Amino acid sequence: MGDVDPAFVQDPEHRPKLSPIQVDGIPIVDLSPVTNPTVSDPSSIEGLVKEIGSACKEWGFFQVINHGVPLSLRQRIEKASKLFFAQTLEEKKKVSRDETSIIGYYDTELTKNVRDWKEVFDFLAKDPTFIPVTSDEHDDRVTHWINTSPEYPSNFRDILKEYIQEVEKLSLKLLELIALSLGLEAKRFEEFFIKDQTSFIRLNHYPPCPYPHLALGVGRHKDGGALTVLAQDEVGGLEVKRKTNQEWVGVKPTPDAYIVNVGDIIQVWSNDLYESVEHRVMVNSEKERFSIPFFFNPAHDTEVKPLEEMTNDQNPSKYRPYKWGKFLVHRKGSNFKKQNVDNIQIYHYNIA
Ligand SMILES: O=C(O)CCC(=O)C(=O)O
Ligand SMILES: [Fe+2]
Repeated sequence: MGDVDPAFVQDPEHRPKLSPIQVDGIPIVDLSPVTNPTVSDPSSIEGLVKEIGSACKEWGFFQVINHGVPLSLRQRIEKASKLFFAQTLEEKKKVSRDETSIIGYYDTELTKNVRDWKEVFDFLAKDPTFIPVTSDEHDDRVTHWINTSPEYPSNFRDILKEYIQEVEKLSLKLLELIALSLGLEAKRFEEFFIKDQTSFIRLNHYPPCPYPHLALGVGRHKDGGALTVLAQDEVGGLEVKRKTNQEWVGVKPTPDAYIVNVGDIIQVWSNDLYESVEHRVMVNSEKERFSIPFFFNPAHDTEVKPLEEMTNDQNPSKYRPYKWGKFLVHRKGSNFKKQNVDNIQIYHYNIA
């Protein structure tokens, strides 16, 4: 990525501290009660639901262990990701994303109009994935996105598909536990994902950066979807804005764990009971870092609004409904081109 380009330089107030506070505070939740039948009894599930509810309220982030995704599969996708990114730029650009076909390789993402120090490969859970043509709410046309077919490594697509299947299973389980923690039926959210979904997996590669005090791997942001399930490697760099004091804290890598965070859609569904928390990624002058988030997103025509069960006369709905697909198309467009206005955010739908 060469010399520092002003496009990568964060405004002074958003630059990272080089020795961030590392905390153990982000809860580690053991999913054995739902993944291992021998420890599954009603009281252990009840305890698990409580733990997840508190983590969602206090942090918006938690880590899970004994999650059911086979370690060997995770190792295979990590290896495939390294092989893919180790290719020449010319090879990687053969599966580039562009303004119309939004899925594939790219190294020019902007977060809040500042360029991220990373390269990325996106792959859809459903191929094709149906999506509105434009973010204009009066435009009813629907198109679809499809996956690219990288030639190398040779079994890349199969590994991606197999991995997505497992992490999607985990995401559905997590969503059930989150529903229970909100006092809802376990399957309350399923309808938004079953028919169609717009979920995708992202392989992130953060090369070593000579200016880690100026740039970020991913600038501060909130995830727009329902839930993110992230595998990070042993290097570390993910920082979360702690709700209690608004301080940036590092998420210490836990081997084989997944980091789960509540996205904007759960914030809206829960009428702000669970908040989508800001996070960012620091880069490192010596080590490269890899991570693999799975963005679990509903069907494009899902109307996102606070659930009836979560609102009443004392706690009226805080958001106007919006169509998820329109929101996603808007986001994708503004992450690609530099614009003078801020990216779309859920607060734009706040009821004053
Ligand atoms: O790489 C990471 O640890 C997190 C990446 C992230 O937040 C994102 O891609 O939305
Ligand atoms: Fe994120």
